Amino acid sequence: MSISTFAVVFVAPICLLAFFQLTALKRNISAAKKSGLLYVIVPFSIANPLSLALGRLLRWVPEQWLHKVWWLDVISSLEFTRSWHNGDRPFRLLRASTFLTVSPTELIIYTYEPEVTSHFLRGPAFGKPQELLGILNIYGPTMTGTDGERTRVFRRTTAPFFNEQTMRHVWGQGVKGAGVLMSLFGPSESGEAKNKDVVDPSYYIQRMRTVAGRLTLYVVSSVCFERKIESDEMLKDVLRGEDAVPEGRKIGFSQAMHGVLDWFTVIFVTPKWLLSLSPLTMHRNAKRSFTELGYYMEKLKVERENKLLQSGREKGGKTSSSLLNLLVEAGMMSPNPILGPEEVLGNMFIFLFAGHEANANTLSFLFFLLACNPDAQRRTQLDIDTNMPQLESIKSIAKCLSDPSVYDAMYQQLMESHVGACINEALRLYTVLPFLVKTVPMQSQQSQTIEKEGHVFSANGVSYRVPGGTMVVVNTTAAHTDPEHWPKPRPNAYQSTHRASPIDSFNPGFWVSGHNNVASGENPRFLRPRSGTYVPFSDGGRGCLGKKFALVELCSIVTRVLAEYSVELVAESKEEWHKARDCAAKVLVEEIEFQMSLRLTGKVPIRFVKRGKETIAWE
Ligand code: HEM
Repeated sequence: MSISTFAVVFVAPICLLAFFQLTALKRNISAAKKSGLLYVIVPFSIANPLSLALGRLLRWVPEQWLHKVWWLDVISSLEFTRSWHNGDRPFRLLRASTFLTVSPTELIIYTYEPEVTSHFLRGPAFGKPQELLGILNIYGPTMTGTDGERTRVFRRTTAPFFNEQTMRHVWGQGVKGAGVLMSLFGPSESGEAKNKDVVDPSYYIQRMRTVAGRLTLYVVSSVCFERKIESDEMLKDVLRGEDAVPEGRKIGFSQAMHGVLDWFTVIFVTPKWLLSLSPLTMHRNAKRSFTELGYYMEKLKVERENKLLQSGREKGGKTSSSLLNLLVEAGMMSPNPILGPEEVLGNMFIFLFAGHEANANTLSFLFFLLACNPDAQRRTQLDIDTNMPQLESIKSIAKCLSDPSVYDAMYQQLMESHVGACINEALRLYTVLPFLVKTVPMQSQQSQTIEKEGHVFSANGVSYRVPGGTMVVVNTTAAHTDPEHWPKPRPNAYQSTHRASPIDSFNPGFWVSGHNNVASGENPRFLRPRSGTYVPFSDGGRGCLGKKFALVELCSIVTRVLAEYSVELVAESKEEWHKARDCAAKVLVEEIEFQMSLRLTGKVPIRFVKRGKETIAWE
């Protein structure tokens, strides 16, 4: 190849690309200057895989070297999958609670400031960036992975399901599932080990996250999709991770769902034909889980279509409140179905996924926090006793709690006691979505002017202006730990030596006392956080559709468990306990990863014992 051919084939395209990138960067820098915000130049957009690779690379650079190069330090603190670990670090480095990053492809606002957070989460004009959230559309378009009119159709179709009748059902299933879980993993009356094949002889659970995932998948699949589990014995199999595999199938429903989540990135980035041909076990497992879950969802859909056809519902009869019915009916409306077949499947998947994954993570974090803070746990148990005086005998707990009318009578009270406070604290400290992403539209709905004029917002009385297309990243971890609104880590009797572990910041007492709310009908002393300071479920029109579902489920499970049991770290003496707590404090910081949501990847062994039979008597 001659030099001139080489130049034309290789050098010219690179020069052209560099020219376009520099021109775009110059344009974006000019917009950043006009915005009035502090800005920092970065080489790639966060949506670009190169940005993730760079962030990972910088993690290997020793901290003391990184601190010497300020710009690299800032870039490393922006790696979005590490938002929970980095918390307010980028804001501290830049000494600003809202700032911009500028790359050749886009401008991104980073913020944890309450006013700015509320503005972008609540404002109906701000959508979700498809290039990031489209990852969820593996079975078809989903509510979370789309934007605009289609999302509104998905929300309108499914919103009627989230009513009080459904919440009673959630309560009942939560109580039932937790009761069966305890009969499986909790101690027997004599305190002897149970199910030696799944738990250690001293009956501790190594991976609470896995067990919690089975429980929450059971709740969501039975409440939303009417999945029938005939007996307590079958439910025990499901909770052990051994649910029945129908003839002709390779794995059961739960295993398929958990497999899809474990291999999500592989499924998303690899073409399906390559997954089938690949000799790698990882690829084969991913493909098998994907195909099997697709089969189970399609089967649910087809069976429901047949049932609805038989009952003549698709002809515009009375709308049923079951989520499965709502989705399937919307796909059958004649002559113009509201949802296409892929949209039905896509949204079945998103509810199965969103409806169990975040709950499982929050539930397991909550049990770890309680095991590490026995004083808070005892206080919570006392509140359950006070709120539920009818629990006079242990034997009546299951019967009493599973009565759906208990939900009507007790849910609100429990959520305004230490039970709700513990749930809120777990969601504050282990926010399963540590960052929320929004976009400024290119044009406003009313006028066509946004791109030209820019979008104006204010913070602390100062106005800023950003162009249409700007992305917004709300750092929920920084918002939830801002010392201006939240207590600093509290020294307590069991203080660990490990610094900055959320287990030392766990402070349910902060929620229950000393606040003065004026709203009527609410406990005036229970904390109602200031807008924009607490957003575990996001906020506004694109906030979590299942927020109440999640809270009712968590409340029912925690109440059912703590009414009868205590959760503890595995230790036989106070000395061992302090060591176990230090170990937990470390694992609960260092072995946390963001994989579609924040989860523990390491092991923190815990066990459930009958109340009054705790191994260590704390004064
Ligand atoms: C502790 C439990 C949960 C947490 C912390 C949580 C949090 C969130 C957050 C932060 C979002 C917004 C995501 C974004 O802006 O990208 C969201 C969206 C969503 N959540 Fe949840 N969620 C939980 C449980 C549930 C449950 C139980 C369901 C359903 C049964 C559910 C269904 C949804 C759906 C459908 C969306 C998409 C809404 C939209 O895009 O318009 N979530 N959730």
